[in-house]
Amino acid sequence: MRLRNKPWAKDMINDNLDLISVQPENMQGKWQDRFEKKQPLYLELGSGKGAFITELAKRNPQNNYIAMEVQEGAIALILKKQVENKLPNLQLLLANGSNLSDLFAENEIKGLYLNFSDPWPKTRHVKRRLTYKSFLEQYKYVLEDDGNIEFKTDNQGLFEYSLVSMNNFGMKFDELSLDLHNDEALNENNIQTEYEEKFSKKGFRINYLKASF
Ligand SMILES: C[S@@+](CC[C@H](N)C(=O)[O-])C[C@H]1O[C@@H](n2cnc3c(N)ncnc32)[C@H](O)[C@@H]1O
Repeated sequence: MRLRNKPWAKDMINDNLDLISVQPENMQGKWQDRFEKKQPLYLELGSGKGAFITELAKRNPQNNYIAMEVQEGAIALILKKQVENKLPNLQLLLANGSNLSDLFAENEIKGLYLNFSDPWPKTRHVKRRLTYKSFLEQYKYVLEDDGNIEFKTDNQGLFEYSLVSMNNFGMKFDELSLDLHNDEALNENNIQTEYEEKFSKKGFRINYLKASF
């Protein structure tokens, strides 16, 4: 994603602090207070421009959602969508997801979405993959006992790595597909992300899994 930090993004963020958290250290265990209703809380880590989480929040008013992004430019684009749609069940979070247990309390989240995470193909960067064991430890801590992770990617290498990493961590796989768009049952309610749309148009197969601890 070629978004750099931009002054307009800063202004937009500062004008909408009711919709976005930028100093979230003190929010642990209090995320429900940011929403109109207390209801199951789902997090997307690395939301990009936010097409997926915005549509998910629209379709599921019975749940609360947080779109998390580390890039200011990206979060401002999600914010634009949120300002247009005014979804009471969607909040934004500008932060790095590497230490989720500093941002969320134990069992605070019902489900986590990892969509088209950066593949970090070089071996020396393996610890940055969002399915590396230190990330899985954090997810286990913040997710409810019956919570789960949904993961989508076009990147075969990252998918295989993630299967092994999750399996080694003792996770259970509830759903698995090497070609999500051609799996009628799984694809029926699938919401495409920006990257998903781009890569599936190029003919890449989309890998999908749903796993729990
Ligand atoms: C390849 S893009 C995919 C965007 C979107 N999920 C999609 O499928 O269209 C990955 C996104 O994850 C964000 N990201 C990567 N590592 C992150 C981290 N540790 N914390 C928060 N966001 C992160 C990046 O800034 C980028 O916007």
